[in-house]
Amino acid sequence: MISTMGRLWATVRPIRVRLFLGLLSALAASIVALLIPQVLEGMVNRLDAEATSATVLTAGAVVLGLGLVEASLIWLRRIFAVSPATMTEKDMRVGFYAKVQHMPVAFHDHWGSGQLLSRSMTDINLIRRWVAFGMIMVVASAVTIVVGVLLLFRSSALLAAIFLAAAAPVTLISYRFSRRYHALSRLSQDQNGDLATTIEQSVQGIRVLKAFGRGPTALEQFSGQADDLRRTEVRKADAMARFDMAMFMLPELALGVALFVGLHETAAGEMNVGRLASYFATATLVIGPTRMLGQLLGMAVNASTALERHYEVMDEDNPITSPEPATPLDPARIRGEVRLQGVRFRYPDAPDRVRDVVAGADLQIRPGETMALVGVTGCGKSTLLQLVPRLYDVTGGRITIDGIDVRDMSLDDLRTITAVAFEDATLFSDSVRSNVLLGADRNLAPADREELLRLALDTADAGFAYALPRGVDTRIGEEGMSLSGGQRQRLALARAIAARPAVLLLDDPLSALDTRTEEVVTERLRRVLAGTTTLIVAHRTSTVSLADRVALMDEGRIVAVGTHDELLATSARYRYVLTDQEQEALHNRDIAAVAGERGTPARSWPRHRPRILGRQERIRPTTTTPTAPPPAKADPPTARRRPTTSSECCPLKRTGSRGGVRCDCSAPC
Ligand SMILES: Nc1ncnc2c1ncn2[C@@H]1O[C@H](COP(=O)(O)OP(=O)(O)OP(=O)(O)O)[C@@H](O)[C@H]1O
Repeated sequence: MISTMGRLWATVRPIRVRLFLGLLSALAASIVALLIPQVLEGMVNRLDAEATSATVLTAGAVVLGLGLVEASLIWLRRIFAVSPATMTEKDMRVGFYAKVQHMPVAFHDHWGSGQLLSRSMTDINLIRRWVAFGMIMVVASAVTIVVGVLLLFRSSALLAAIFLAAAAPVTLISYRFSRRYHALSRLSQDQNGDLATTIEQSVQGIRVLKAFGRGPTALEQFSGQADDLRRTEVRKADAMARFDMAMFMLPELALGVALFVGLHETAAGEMNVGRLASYFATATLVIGPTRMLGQLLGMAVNASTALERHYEVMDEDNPITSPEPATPLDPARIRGEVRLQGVRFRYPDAPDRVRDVVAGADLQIRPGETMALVGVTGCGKSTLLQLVPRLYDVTGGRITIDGIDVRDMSLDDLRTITAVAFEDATLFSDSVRSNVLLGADRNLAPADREELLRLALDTADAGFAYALPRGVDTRIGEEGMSLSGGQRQRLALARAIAARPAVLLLDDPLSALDTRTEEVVTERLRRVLAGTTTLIVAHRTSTVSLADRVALMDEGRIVAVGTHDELLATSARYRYVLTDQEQEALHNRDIAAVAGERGTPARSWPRHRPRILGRQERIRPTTTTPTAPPPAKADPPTARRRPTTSSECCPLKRTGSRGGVRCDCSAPC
């Protein structure tokens, strides 16, 4: 706790002078408060002998004046401390946000968003309250207690010793309390973060919860978590209540004994009444800070836990940074030749028994070429795509663009020459214009930006944006909720196009589009992509038809490269993968439509395998090619395949074969 507080002292360096002035004000206020009993003592001692109304009035005026001075000093303390503490709070929050922004995707895989939210809001708030109030008051209270006890000794050494006797158990109790409260405080703050994560996930997935009727289950789980937090808070309150009880009881006990002894001494003439009155007035003033020390200790524990949680995030290493020095390059002159050489990758949190997701992939994409990446689900296509802009770093081999290792480029350059559109289209709660032009060149003239926006929206068939209430200036609802899945995906695609990168990375960007829109977008993309090196993860033949060549990925490696027609003719595995993925895409689309996640209407499950068309065929639909033979591999992945009922197999069973392929209705279609 002490070392954590030491780090805080370094963090508040810019406001130390103001804090020091706040501390001086607080100390002065305490000293002024302690002077009041001394005035009281003088007045009481004169009451029987030389008391005049002038003496009483003067003493009253002095006490009133001291009270006013004390109030002013307390006001000054707030003025000096509160405003700079809010500056520290802001700086810490901005620093935290910058850190989280800067961290690689692997960091976000690991940290729950609710944890980050609670650390950036609740924890930093606790730290601010400690800086503005706790830190100053703990010093002021300690000084008040020390000076007060000295004054108690001045009144009566015996009575002061009685008061001090209560201090020994208080110290022991405080120590035990701080240890217990620290553990509970940490637990409660972590549970708060988990609760925030659950709320965030439920809000994000509200449609799925509703569509599958899982609301009550989610509520039950949430209620369990909330109850855990409640129990922790009760344990915290219980610990605090016991501590408070001791902090109230012991000084009161000491005062009770002191009163008994003090009255006895006064009656025996060994102590005058004024001293006794001053003793009790001072003791009352000392008891306040003594009790406050308990609350301050609780506050210190909460703040130190919050600081620990804050520094946990701030101390995380970022392995994906720009090299020093970076290889200089001119993004405008990049040709866009992408090479993967023996690329390997495994997720940092993957268990040892799991093999590398990318296990020695080699691929060359020529400048301006469109390469489709095809493979069974889970074979590592999206992962491979994310290695190019260094969303993750390769764990073996290298990726180059125009011969330069992407790890030798500055991140700014790399992310300027590459752009990504993910299947899961994330939009920000901002205007359509801002969303689409997020990665566009900021130096473009306004007219050129408008033209770029129009081109990008047109290519992605996102003209619907102009028909929104405020056109392209319409603010999209939270997470793009007010748009359909297909509309969101089209805007995300427009955003990638508007970045005008040398290397475009598209992760199945048309998956949420209906067939007609997909055809329109495919056609327009083909024109726009001419000259841009593109790597596109494709699950459907229609998307594959965009590509000049196709790379087939299997078990983390690129096992075949060629044109779509070449692979259809030569690779049984390729034919199998496409057939499998067409089925899967339709299945996923149906589920998504039922759950309301996509913009496409639910359609009935197809009763036969979709035909696989060559690129030529998509242009001239009259030509036909053979349909897919069964998978070449003995053990094709079936994990996410929809189980097939015999009735679904019937159309095939009736004909017995389709395009020369026998249908085995005992196995899933
Ligand atoms: N963030 C992550 N942390 C750990 N493992 C992950 C992570 N993302 C993906 N994986 C795992 O890596 C493997 C490859 O995933 P990836 O998303 O790259 O496959 P894919 O070929 O794109 O699949 P799909 O076609 O279904 O999109 C999967 O086994 C997946 O479980």
